[in-house]
Amino acid sequence: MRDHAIGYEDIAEAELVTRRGTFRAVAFRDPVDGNEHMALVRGEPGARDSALVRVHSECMTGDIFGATRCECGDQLGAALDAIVREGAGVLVYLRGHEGRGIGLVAKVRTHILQDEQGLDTVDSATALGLPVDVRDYGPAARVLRHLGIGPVRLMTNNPDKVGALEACGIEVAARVPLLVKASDDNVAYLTAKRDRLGHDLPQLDAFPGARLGEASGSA
Ligand SMILES: Nc1nc2c(ncn2[C@@H]2O[C@H](COP(=O)(O)OP(=O)(O)OP(=O)(O)O)[C@@H](O)[C@H]2O)c(=O)[nH]1
Ligand SMILES: [Zn+2]
Repeated sequence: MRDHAIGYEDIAEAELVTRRGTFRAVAFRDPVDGNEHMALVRGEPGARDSALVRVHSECMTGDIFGATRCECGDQLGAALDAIVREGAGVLVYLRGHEGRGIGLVAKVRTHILQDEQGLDTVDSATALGLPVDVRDYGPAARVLRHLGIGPVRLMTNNPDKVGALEACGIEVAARVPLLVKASDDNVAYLTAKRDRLGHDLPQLDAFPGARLGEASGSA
């Protein structure tokens, strides 16, 4: 049994062999939000000066079904590969984050507005009277502390996520880009994230149709 000092009542871990490598899978119910989340741990990341960490928001469509309109599934794989390459790190997979916190049904409703009215990922949420991003990173911060992780090198393209984790008490020593290939399927979504949400996505610079503003209004 591991240290339950921060108050996890439901927590269990086992070795998980995956196609990408072997991890320690730590399943836990967050005591505050009540959701079941998962941390995949490789090696001894707490022993490093800074740990390589991915905090991944659930995206059922992209992560499980391989949807190509977003890049979530590719980022999930790329993050695990990076952790395996480094030999140590943590991926925290957060439930309750679907659609940046608005939920799965609402996210699919935003897809309808994107497909039928050409709204982008920001305006489609707003048009439904919903917030653009209401994700709570508290569960990630709590489990990283539980795992003995200090400063992190955070794999993300979203500068706001760095601030959100720091606001939860996680020291972000560096932001590590997690870039996946742009494609005809995801270029509108990626362009909207760059132009509307401030994500750092330099791979778009070389992609036709992704110049500033050009693809807005189509994902
Ligand atoms: N509301 C809404 N949410 C979406 C849409 N497409 C993907 N998402 C959700 O967006 C979340 C991921 O957020 P992103 O903005 O893609 O990326 P991020 O996590 O902020 O940044 P990275 O760390 O770089 O991945 C997932 O929970 C997805 O379910 C969409 O069209 N509308
Ligand atoms: Zn996605």
